[in-house]
Amino acid sequence: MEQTLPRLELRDVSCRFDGAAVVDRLSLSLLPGQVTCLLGPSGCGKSTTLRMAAGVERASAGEILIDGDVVAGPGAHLPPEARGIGMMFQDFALFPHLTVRGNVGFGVRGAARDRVDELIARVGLSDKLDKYPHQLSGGEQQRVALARALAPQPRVMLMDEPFSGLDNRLRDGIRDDTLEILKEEGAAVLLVTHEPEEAMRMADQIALMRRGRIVQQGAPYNIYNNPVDAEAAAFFSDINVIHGVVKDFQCETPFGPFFCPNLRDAADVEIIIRPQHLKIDFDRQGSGPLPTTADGVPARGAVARARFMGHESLVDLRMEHDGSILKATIPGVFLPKAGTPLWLSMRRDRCFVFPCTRQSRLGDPWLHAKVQA
Ligand SMILES: Nc1ncnc2c1ncn2[C@@H]1O[C@H](COP(=O)(O)OP(=O)(O)OP(=O)(O)O)[C@@H](O)[C@H]1O
Repeated sequence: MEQTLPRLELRDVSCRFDGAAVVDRLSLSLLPGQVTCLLGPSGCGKSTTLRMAAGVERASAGEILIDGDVVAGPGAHLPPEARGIGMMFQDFALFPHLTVRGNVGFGVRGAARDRVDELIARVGLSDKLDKYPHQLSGGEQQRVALARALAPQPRVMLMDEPFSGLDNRLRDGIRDDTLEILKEEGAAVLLVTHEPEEAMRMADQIALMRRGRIVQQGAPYNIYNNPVDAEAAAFFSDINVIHGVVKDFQCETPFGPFFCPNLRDAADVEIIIRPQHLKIDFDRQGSGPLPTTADGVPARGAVARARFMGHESLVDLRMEHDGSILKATIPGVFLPKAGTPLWLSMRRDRCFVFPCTRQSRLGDPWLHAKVQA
C-alpha cells in the first residue's frame, strides 16, 4: 500500500528556556488535509511547539520536516518565509493602513495574485474589498486574516487560538466556515487551543499536551471515550471520582464491584464517570432499581442543588453512604427540587478505572473511612 508522506513532522523536538524543557522530546506528524489540534492547559508548551514549526523559535533538539525535507534540526534552520507555511494568530495582526484587498494580497506574488479576489469572495467579503480593518467587525477581520494566510497556498497552516478573540455567538459559525475552507485548500493544519470543545469541533486528530509532552493522541472520539488517565478525562468535562482499593482483581464500592484485571491487591484505584453518564432513577418508597451487570448497584442520594440549563439540568446529589457530592446531568426539562431522593447507577461501559497515585488522589470520605477501618 502506498504511504502518504507526512506534510509536517516533528521528531523528538525539544525547547529549553533557562535550562528548563518547555517542550520535551515531542513527536507529531500531520498528513495533507488533516487538522490536528494541540490541546492542553495554559503553559504546557503548545504555542512554543507551533512557533518551532513556524521557525520563529529555534528547537533545542530534534528535527522538523516539511514534505520530508528537514527545515530545522542539527545544523539546519530555514527561516519562516522559506517554509511554505501560513500563520494565523489570535490578534489577526492585520495591517491597519491596508484595505481588505491590500491585506490579503500583501507579499503575494506571481500566479497566487489571481487567488486574492477569489479568496476574499470565498470568505464572503467581496463587498468589503476597499474597507480598512477598523471598519470591519471581529468576525470579518478573522476572515481577512484567514484569506491572507491562505493566499500564498501554504503547505502547512499554523493557527494559534485563532477564534479566541471572537464573540461567543459568532464563534461556532466562523469555526465551521473556516474548517470548510481549510479542508478545501488541503493544507495540513496545526491548531493550538486550550478549549476542548474547539478541538472536538475542528480536529481530525487531537494531540493532548501536558508539561511539554504529548500524553495522548488520536481522533476526538477516542480521546474522549478512552482517556489515558483521570487528568485527561477531566480535561473534557466535569468528572465524578470514586476511590477504592483492589482485592482479587476487583474493587468494592457503594456502586457494586468494578473489575480491575491488571491491578495488584491493595492498589488504590480511582473510578471516573462523567456527569452525563450517570444513570438516574426515581426513589420508589425507599427502593431503587435492581442491580444489573451493566449498571452495577444503585446508590441513593438527595438533591443538594439543581440548575436548569435549557437542554439539560445539572444536579448535585449528596450521597447517603458518605455525604459526598456527585454531579449528574439530566437531559430534558426535569428539574428536581432540593431534597428529592434519587438513585444513581454507574454504567460500567462509561466508567474508567485508573490506578491512583498519591498525587492524583482526591479527597473521598468513603475511601478514608475504608482505609482507616
Ligand atoms: N521566550 C521565552 N522565554 C522563557 N520562557 C518562555 C518563553 N516562551 C515561553 N516561555 C514559557 O514556556 C512555557 C510554555 O509557554 P507556551 O506559550 O508554549 O504555553 P501554551 O501552552 O501555549 O500556553 P497558553 O495557552 O497560555 O498560551 C510557559 O511557562 C512560558 O512562560
